[in-house]
Amino acid sequence: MATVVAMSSTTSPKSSLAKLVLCPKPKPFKVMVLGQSGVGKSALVVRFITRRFIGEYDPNLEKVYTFQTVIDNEMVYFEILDSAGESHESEYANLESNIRWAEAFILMYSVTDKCSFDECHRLKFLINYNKRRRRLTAKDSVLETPVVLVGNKADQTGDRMVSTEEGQRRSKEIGCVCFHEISVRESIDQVWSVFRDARRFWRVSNKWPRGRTSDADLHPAALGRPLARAASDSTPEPPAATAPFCRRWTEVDLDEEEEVSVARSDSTSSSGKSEGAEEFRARASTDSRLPPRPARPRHPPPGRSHPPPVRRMSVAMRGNNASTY
Ligand SMILES: Nc1nc2c(ncn2[C@@H]2O[C@H](COP(=O)(O)OP(=O)(O)OP(=O)(O)O)[C@@H](O)[C@H]2O)c(=O)[nH]1
Repeated sequence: MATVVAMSSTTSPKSSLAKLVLCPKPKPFKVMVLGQSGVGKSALVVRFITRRFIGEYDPNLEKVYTFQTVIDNEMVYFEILDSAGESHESEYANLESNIRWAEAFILMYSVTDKCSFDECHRLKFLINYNKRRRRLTAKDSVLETPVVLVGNKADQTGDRMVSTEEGQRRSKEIGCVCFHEISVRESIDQVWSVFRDARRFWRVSNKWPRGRTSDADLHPAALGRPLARAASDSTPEPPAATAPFCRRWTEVDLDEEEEVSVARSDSTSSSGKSEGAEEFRARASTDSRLPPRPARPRHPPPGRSHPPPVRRMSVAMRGNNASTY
């Protein structure tokens, strides 16, 4: 798809035509925000775009917002679908087609509402189902779809029904790329970090499809590092979140936590030799890189004791060119 962006104002139409400049239309990054009614989806999207917290929204309104900003020194053209809850069958079909449209998901619940937390299970299943079906047919079949799990309304401490640990665990169980616990009302930084992670994980999975990842891109420290802003960024990227209830976990964080706890609880290697956590980590972790394979000579070195492998002829070969064997 291309858009005409400039045309020379001089001379004949023919020469003007020759000077048409065709520029590719920027590819939008399509994000869908999903979750039960009332969890704060509209509040999240509007806060991201306008930086304001607006209390009440039309619950039936399903809207696509477009917004462009700089993330990791790259201009990103967001198309954000703020979905409405589905109650009829037609709305259910609509939800499925919306899921197929999106490239990344923000799956949201409220920490004050256990039902909304349980609903995430069903919605993640729907995402998996629709994206898997697409993967079988589409050209970009190897691309993965990141889903960020978000527990909202962390400011309502007195009404909390879902603990942070439950959120963390659920994120891992249902296969989300990372987990955030936020308050849309209290912190714009936390809202930003949700969208930033959606973009980053999408970029990683598109760059290194099917688990080929680089530690520079996936390591939580790298994901959370402060970034230089481009001069063209009209909407300044806020600094990293510092509010007390802002927490973010990635699969990598959790794996690392487990790895450390395994190393602490059982620091004896299979050889029976005791080792410290550092040694264990060095031995157990590949840091996303496989150790080099031992060199295997193409031709056996002189004086090799093993007999050469026996070549077997198939029955079909016997009749044709058995003489060559
Ligand atoms: N205390 C608190 N309230 C919030 C927060 N985020 C949203 N709300 C409130 O939660 C209510 C629902 O927010 P919405 O953004 O309309 O929720 P929604 O998920 O879009 O709901 P539907 O449009 O019905 O799907 C509103 O009264 C918001 O003011 C938050 O972080 N803290």
